[in-house]
Amino acid sequence: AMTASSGHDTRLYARDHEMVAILNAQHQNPHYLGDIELPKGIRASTDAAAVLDGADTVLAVIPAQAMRDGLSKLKTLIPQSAPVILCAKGIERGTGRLMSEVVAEVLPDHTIAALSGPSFATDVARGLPTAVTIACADATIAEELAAILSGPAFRCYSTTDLKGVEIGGALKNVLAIAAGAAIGRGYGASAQAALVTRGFAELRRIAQAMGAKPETIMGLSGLGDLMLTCSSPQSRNYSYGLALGRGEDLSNRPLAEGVATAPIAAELCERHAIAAPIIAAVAALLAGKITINEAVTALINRPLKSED
Ligand SMILES: NC(=O)c1ccc[n+]([C@@H]2O[C@H](COP(=O)([O-])OP(=O)(O)OC[C@H]3O[C@@H](n4cnc5c(N)ncnc54)[C@H](O)[C@@H]3O)[C@@H](O)[C@H]2O)c1
Ligand SMILES: O=P(O)(O)OC[C@H](O)CO
Repeated sequence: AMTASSGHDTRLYARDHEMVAILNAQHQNPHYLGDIELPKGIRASTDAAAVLDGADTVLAVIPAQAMRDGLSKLKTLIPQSAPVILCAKGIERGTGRLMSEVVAEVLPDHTIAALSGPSFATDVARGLPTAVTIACADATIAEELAAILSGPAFRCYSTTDLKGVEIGGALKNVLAIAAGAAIGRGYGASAQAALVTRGFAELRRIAQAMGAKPETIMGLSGLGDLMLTCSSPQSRNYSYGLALGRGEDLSNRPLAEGVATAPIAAELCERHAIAAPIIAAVAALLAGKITINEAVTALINRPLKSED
């Protein structure tokens, strides 16, 4: 929707024939975006070759755990000259790879960029004001992509800190589960603020250890997306946490990337001796190893320390 609103010829590849037919005929995507009117310029197809033929830029909007498989199937169809913009927020289970690292393995000769920041799909599709960050190691390409993607209500900042942008996007989902679980369990807004703030300290620590820039973590793709995702039931990760906290059935829920990212993020922190007790608690909670009450009690009773 954002590229079409900015006047670009926008083609969408999807596997679901019914969704493609409805999108082309009614300019809506009822299953994901309700009755929002999408720009008429979007043309959808189940024919990946036709969609990707001659594409200048490719946006990869596949869940993080399916990114390797999804792009592997399409890799011979993606034009060599087209930068691939990753929109997924997560760390690959099993390998611990960031999405850019996954894609560097699948498409080693392509320019890779990552688009992240506080942006609910429904808000963007409605044309509500949104600001995000695009990262690419090549500063000129990052600026060009920011210009291409920006539109009347969509403002895109650029950075060369690909890792920083990806780490913020992946970990805010894990922390949103913690925030939602605390609210769902009835711990209240003060506990929620404490979890988000101390979760942000963990994010800063991890980012520093991975060589990301502090400004990126303080920016839209870090703090910005953390604030959004940890405070709104519109977030699937926050709502997953809410449901967990309330003891509701967790099957058949929409995608919550933090569920898959939490255990691998916790494992990476442990391996690199980075203190991340909230991320570890989310992983343990999701694995059924502890209850929310036990997690909160353990967090609040950790040895006292300086606030760093
Ligand atoms: N929805 C949002 O508000 C939003 C905003 C910013 C970023 N993101 C990120 O974008 C990524 C995707 O999220 P989403 O909201 O589109 O998820 P979604 O579950 O709504 O949709 C994902 C789509 O990918 C398709 N898909 C799954 N596996 C595939 C494969 N192997 N090949 C091709 N297609 C495949 C699914 O059929 C589905 O249509 C996530 O990492 C999410 O964090 C989402
Ligand atoms: O619904 P969520 O939790 O996947 O969040 C969507 C976006 O990442 C918000 O920026």
